[in-house]
Amino acid sequence: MNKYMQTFFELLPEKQNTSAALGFFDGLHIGHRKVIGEAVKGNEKNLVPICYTFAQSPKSVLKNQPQEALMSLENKKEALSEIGIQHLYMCDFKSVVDVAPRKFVEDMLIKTLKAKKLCCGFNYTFGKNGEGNTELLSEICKENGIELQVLPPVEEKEGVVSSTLIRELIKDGNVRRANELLGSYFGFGGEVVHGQHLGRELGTPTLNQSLHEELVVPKFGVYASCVTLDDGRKFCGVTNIGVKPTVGNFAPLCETWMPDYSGEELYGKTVDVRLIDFIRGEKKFSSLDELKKAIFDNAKTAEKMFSEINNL
Ligand SMILES: Cc1cc2nc3c(=O)[nH]c(=O)nc-3n(C[C@H](O)[C@H](O)[C@H](O)COP(=O)(O)O)c2cc1C
Ligand SMILES: Nc1ncnc2c1ncn2[C@@H]1O[C@H](COP(=O)(O)OP(=O)(O)O)[C@@H](O)[C@H]1O
Repeated sequence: MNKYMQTFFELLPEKQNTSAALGFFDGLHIGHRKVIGEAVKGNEKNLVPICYTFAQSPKSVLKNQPQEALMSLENKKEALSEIGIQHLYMCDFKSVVDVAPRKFVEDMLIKTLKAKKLCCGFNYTFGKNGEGNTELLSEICKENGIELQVLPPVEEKEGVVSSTLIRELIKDGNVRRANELLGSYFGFGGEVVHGQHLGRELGTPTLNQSLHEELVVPKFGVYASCVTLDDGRKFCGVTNIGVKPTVGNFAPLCETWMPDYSGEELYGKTVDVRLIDFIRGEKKFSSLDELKKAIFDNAKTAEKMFSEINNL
C-alpha cells in the first residue's frame, strides 16, 4: 500500500511535473487499470503520478439520476493508492461542467496540474457538453509538447469491458465474472448493525450490514464471501443479500455468517465483505429448519470456494 497518496477535493497548483490519469474509473476494472498503470509509469521520468477524477459520476450529474456505482469513494481511494497514484484530485464535476474543452486541458491540466504526460481511454471525453475527444486532446498535447497515451479498448468475450457491463453482471448474480473483469473483488465495507437476533438461535449468527445507497445491488441470493474484520483478520463468509422472505418482509440488507468465527460481538465495527461467487437465489422456506439446513449446506459450498481463491 502506498501510504503517501494525498487526496484533494479541488484543483491546486502542483509543484512538480506530473503524469495524469483522466477518467471517472467506476470500479477500477481491468481497462481502467491499464490507464492508471500508464500514468504510474510516469515515475520512470520523474513525473508524479496523479489521477484527475470526480467525486460524483458525470453521467449521474448530467442526467440528474442517482448512480449505481461499483465501488465506494473510499474503496476507490484505497485501490488508486495501491496501484501507485500519489495525488488524487476528486473534484466537483459541477465546477468544470461549463469549461471549454481546450481551456480545461491547457489551464487546468497543463498549467495548474503541471501535466507532462496525459493518459486516458479510447472513449474519453471532456469539457463543456463533453465536446472534447481524444483527437482534440492529441492536437492540444502536440502543440504543448505533452506526451499522450490513449489506451485502446480492452475486449473480452462479452465485448468491450465497461463499468456498465460489470454492473449488469452483478445484477444478474454473476459476480465471479464481474470480479474477473474488475481485476479485484466486488464488495463493500459497512458497519455491523442489529438484526432480529434470530441468527444465533439457528446456530448461524450473522453480521448484518445495510446496503450502500449509491452502490449497485447484486441479485438477491446467497454468495461465498471473504470477510475482513477491522483488525485485519480474514474469514470465509456465506452472505445473503435480500429481504429474508422466510422470516418477514424487510428492507434489502446484507448478512453474513462466518462459520469459523467465534469471537466477540461485532456490532458497531466496520467490516469489509467481498463476494466471491453466487451460490443460489433467495427463497421463501416453509420452515426455519429448512432454512437452517440450507444455510449449513451453503456454508460448505462457500468454504470450498473460499479455499480456491488466493489473492484476497
Ligand atoms: C447463508 C444465508 C442464506 C440465507 N438464505 C435465506 C433465504 O433463502 N431466504 C430467507 O428468507 N432468508 C435467508 N437468510 C436470512 C435468514 O432468514 C436470517 O439470517 C435469519 O432470519 C436471521 O436473521 P437475523 O440476523 O435478523 O437474526 C439467509 C441467511 C444466510 C446467512
Ligand atoms: N460466526 C459468526 N458470524 C457472524 N457473526 C457472528 C459470528 N459469531 C458471533 N457473531 C456476532 O453475532 C451477531 C449476530 O447475531 P444474530 O443473532 O444473527 O443477530 P443479528 O440479528 O443482530 O444479526 C453479529 O453481529 C456478531 O457480532
